[in-house]
Amino acid sequence: MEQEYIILLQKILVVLFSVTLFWKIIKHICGLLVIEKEPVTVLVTGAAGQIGYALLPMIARGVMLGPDQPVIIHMLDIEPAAEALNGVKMELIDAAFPLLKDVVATTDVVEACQGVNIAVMVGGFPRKEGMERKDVMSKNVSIYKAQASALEQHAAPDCKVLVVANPANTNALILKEFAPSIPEKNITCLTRLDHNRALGQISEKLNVHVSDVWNVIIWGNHSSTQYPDINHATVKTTNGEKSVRDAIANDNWLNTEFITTVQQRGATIIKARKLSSALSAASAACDHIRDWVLGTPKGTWVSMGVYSDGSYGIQPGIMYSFPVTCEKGQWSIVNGLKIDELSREKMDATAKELMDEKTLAYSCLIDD
Ligand SMILES: NC(=O)C1=CN([C@@H]2O[C@H](COP(=O)(O)OP(=O)(O)OC[C@H]3O[C@@H](n4cnc5c(N)ncnc54)[C@H](O)[C@@H]3O)[C@@H](O)[C@H]2O)C=CC1
Ligand SMILES: O=C([O-])CC(=O)C(=O)O
Repeated sequence: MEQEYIILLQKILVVLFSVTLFWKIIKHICGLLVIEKEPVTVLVTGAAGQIGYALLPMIARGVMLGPDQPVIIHMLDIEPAAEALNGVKMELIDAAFPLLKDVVATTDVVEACQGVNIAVMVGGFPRKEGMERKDVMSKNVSIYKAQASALEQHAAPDCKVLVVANPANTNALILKEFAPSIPEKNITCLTRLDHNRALGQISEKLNVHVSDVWNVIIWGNHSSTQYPDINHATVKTTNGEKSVRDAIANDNWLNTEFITTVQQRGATIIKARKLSSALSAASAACDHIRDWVLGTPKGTWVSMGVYSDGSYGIQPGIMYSFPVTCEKGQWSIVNGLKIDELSREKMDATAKELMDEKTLAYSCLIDD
C-alpha cells in the first residue's frame, strides 16, 4: 500500500514537472515570436524647460503612446539652455527606461526635426504673473514661423504636431500657415489641460471621482475667453447616469463661478507657484497625443484645438478648440450638439479673440 502511494506521488510530481516545463517552453517560444514595434520618434521642443522636465519621463515610460511602444526622443532647446538640456539627456539615460531606444539633445532645429513622427512644441516663453497669454505673442509666434519650415522639410510626412507654447492656438495657426505641405489636420494645439481642469472642478463639486465625469467641452481659445461648457456632460451615479447640470442643480454656479475658475486656473497656478502649470500641462499633452493616436473611448469626446472647418458657425482661418472623437489616428469634430444662447455668445466671443490674435500675430511677424 505504502509503495503504491509513493508511485502515485512520483507520478504526480512528474506530471507537475512536465506541465511546468511545457508552460515555460511555450512562454519562451511566444516571447521569441512577439515582434517589438518599430520605435516612434517624438520631438519635444523647449525640452530643458519645466514642462519638458515633467513630460520627457512620461513619454519614455509609455504614458503617451502606450506601454508596448518603443520611442526615440529628440529634444530641442536654444543655445543658452544647451548645458541644462544635456543634463536632462543624462538623466533620461540614468533612468534606464526600457522603452527608450535613443535620445538626441540638440540646439539644431534641422537635426531635431529629422524623421519626427510626433512633435510636441513646448519651446517658447511662459507668461509671468499679471500677463495674459497673448502678451508673450511677439516673442513666441516668430519661433513658430521659423520652426514650421524645419518641420515641413525634415519631419515624417504624416507627422502629428501638438503646439503647447502660448499663445497656443495662434502659434499653431502660424505653424500651419508657414508649413503649407503639412496636412492641416495634423496640426493641433493643447486645450486638453482646460478640459481636464473642467472635469476636475465638476468632480470636486459633486464629490465623485474624476473618471466618473465625461464629455465636458472647451470651446475656443486657450485663454481667459475660453468657454468651458458642461451642457452635454454626464456623471456616473449610483443608479446610472445623470446630466452634470441636473446633478449639480445650481445653474448660477455653473454659469458663473465654474466658468471663471476654469478660465483663470492657469493664472491661479502662476500666483501660487510663481511658475506656470507644468505637471498638469505635461500630463494633458500625453492625454492629447494618446487619444489622437490610440482613439477616444466609445461614447466620449475630448477637446482639441484644431483648424476650424466652419462647424458650429466658427469661421475657418483660426485654430479653435472643439469637442472631437479620435479613431485610427484621425480626429473628427463632434457635430450636431444643441447650442443655447449663452453658449453661442461665449463661443463667438472666444472666436473673436482668436481673430484679433491672428491680426496681432501677423503684425508681430511683419515687425520681425
Ligand atoms: N497650452 C497649455 O495648456 C499650456 C501652455 N504653456 C506654455 O508652454 C510654454 C513652455 O512652458 P514652460 O515649460 O513652463 O516654460 P520654460 O520657460 O520652463 O521652458 C521653455 C523652454 O523653451 C525654450 N525655448 C525658448 N525658445 C526656444 C526655441 N526657439 N526653440 C526651442 N526651445 C526654445 C527655453 O529655453 C526653455 O527651456 C510656455 O509658452 C507656456 O506659457 C504652459 C502651460 C499650459
Ligand atoms: O497660464 C499660463 O500662462 C500657462 C497655461 O497656459 C496654463 O496653465 O493654462
